[in-house]
Amino acid sequence: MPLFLIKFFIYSSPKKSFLVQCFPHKKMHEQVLKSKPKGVEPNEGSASIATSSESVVDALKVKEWEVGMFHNEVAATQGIRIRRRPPTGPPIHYVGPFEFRLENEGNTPRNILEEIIWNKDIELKERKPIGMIRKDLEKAPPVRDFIGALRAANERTGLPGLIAEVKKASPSRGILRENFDPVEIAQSYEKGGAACLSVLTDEKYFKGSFENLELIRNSGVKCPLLCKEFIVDAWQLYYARSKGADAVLLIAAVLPDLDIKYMTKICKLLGLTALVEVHDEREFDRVLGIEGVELIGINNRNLETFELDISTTKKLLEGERGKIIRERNIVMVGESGLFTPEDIAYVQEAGVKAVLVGESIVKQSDPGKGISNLFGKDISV
Ligand SMILES: O=P(O)(O)OC[C@@H](O)[C@@H](O)c1c[nH]c2ccccc12
Repeated sequence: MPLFLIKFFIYSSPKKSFLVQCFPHKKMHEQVLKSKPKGVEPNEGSASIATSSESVVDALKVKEWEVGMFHNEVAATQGIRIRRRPPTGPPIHYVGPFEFRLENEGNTPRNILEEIIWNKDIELKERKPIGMIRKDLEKAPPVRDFIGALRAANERTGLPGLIAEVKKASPSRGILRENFDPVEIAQSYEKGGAACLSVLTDEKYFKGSFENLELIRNSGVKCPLLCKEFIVDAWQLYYARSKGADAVLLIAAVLPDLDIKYMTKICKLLGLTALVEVHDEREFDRVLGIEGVELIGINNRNLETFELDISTTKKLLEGERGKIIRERNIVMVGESGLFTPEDIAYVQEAGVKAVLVGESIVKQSDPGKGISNLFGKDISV
């Protein structure tokens, strides 16, 4: 069907208001992007949200939403087990004159990742209006080249570029470091040869904060910064950039394809790098089906069960998938559970050009020296 007919079909649909409800952010982004944040040059060709044949496919997907598929149903068709928080309480049952609700019936998170996501939905209710963020965006420091820094480090050392994580705690490991000074740790990482830093901003489960991100950005540290947050709404992308982030994490176990597609486009408009995280073949294939993804992380930790297995990185990069990665020149990141030079060599052999490491280095009294221990040599020179 010709493009203009499809467009007409959607825009003239009587269910248009439903479409607007599903994509309320679409209008918002157009408004926010009318004023270009300082220091951000939108990539060529990305100024309009969708282009030619791609927009036909997108339009059809939007139509799919429009005819009544809701988030959790769409997500489930893509193998996503993480549901979004139900807006109302549990369903009501009626027996004769009585009505009752059962606990644990769609209203209780099934695992830790789902719990974190539901909590994020609640936190986001308190968010600043987007108009206020527009002003902060204008004041935000210029974006730094996250992928460029990883590639340069890889070429310089012959080892994977390091994204060193400023991480105080995690639900699986508890408190990792008691005397936690985020700026001191960041400076020590940079001195020790980290190419980029990852800063956890989730407060409730990881004891991180956006304040830490801002403090590090204003401390003189030069490394590009990844905002390590659970992103469920495009609003968070603007917020992360306004706080000085150069990159954000998009988790494929949480976000359906259309969200990843849309969010990566907004990232490009804001100058942010999207690190798209996968942890199994299905997620990897979904992400490979999305145009414009340049940085993919393989998380060796299953965020639903906390199981850790570094052979996940190897398994996912074998065969056809590894070939596609090389052809497209995508930078792969091995994430989680890396403790020794042997672990680093193992994931490098599997095909990664970068690694994301938290626990093994943040626990050291001198985190910068921890980097030398992790790589088996001083990578700062
Ligand atoms: O501390 P580790 O095992 O070195 O892991 C770091 C990083 O990979 C991990 O924190 C992480 C990877 N993906 C995430 C998503 C959300 C929260 C945390 C993470």
